[in-house]
Amino acid sequence: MKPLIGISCCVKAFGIFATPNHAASDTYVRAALGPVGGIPVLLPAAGEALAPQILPRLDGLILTGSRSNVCPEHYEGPPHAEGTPEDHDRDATTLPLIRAAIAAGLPLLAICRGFQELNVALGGSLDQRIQDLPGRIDHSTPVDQQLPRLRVAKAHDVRLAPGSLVAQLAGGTEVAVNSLHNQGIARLAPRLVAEGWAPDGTVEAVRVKDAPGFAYGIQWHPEYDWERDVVSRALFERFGAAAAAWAARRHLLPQAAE
Ligand SMILES: N[C@@H](CCC(=O)NCCCC(=O)O)C(=O)O
Repeated sequence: MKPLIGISCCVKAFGIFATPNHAASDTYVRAALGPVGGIPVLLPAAGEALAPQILPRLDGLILTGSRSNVCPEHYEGPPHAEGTPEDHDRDATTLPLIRAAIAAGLPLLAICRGFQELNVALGGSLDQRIQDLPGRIDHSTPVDQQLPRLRVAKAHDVRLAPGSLVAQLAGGTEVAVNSLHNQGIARLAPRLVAEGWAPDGTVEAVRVKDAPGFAYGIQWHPEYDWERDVVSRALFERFGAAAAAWAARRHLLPQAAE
């Protein structure tokens, strides 16, 4: 049995009536079907009631990227600038989902917005426009340049902690990554260990301290280039191996009464 991989959705307006839909990029579905080796299960932004009902049925969880941003109320930050996209329903779903998944030891891979959610869910905070901070580079991809090539282009290097997961996968302590974000980690959550940094010091990779299983977050987007980038592919494969092991255990254990 292939592992079931939960993929977080955003609420997005579609069609002439701007009808709210729960959506995730095809890139995450293809990564789940490809290098992860699982079956993707889209998780609607249905609020905190989702976690206890869905987590026992999953073998891994991917927290996806999004142009929307974690609401500052979740980390006691200042209100966003006018026009900054938010997704309250997603926040209300993913923050408790992350905490429950980590408590259960479910394999978890947090990407970009998901990386930021991981930090906030565990008590950290965010800078809302890092490009405005002294000494920091612009990590964003301007909306008018949403060209596919920018999603796979390498924007900057990431220095990796020796022996860290990505360093093991990269076979060294540096990796080149794409970059599509305005926000970033300000206060690192107590349970997170930073394992990768951009040249301007922006935290780009974290692991969950004392996590019983695979629990990592990255600020970049491996789902865009795993077909060409060996480290991106290896990261999904390592996550997939953890999910497959979880699935094997789950099928061996008697199912809890539902
Ligand atoms: N909104 C946050 C997180 C950025 C993020 O997840 N970007 C992915 C965008 C998807 C795309 O444009 O392909 C931030 O700006 O930091």
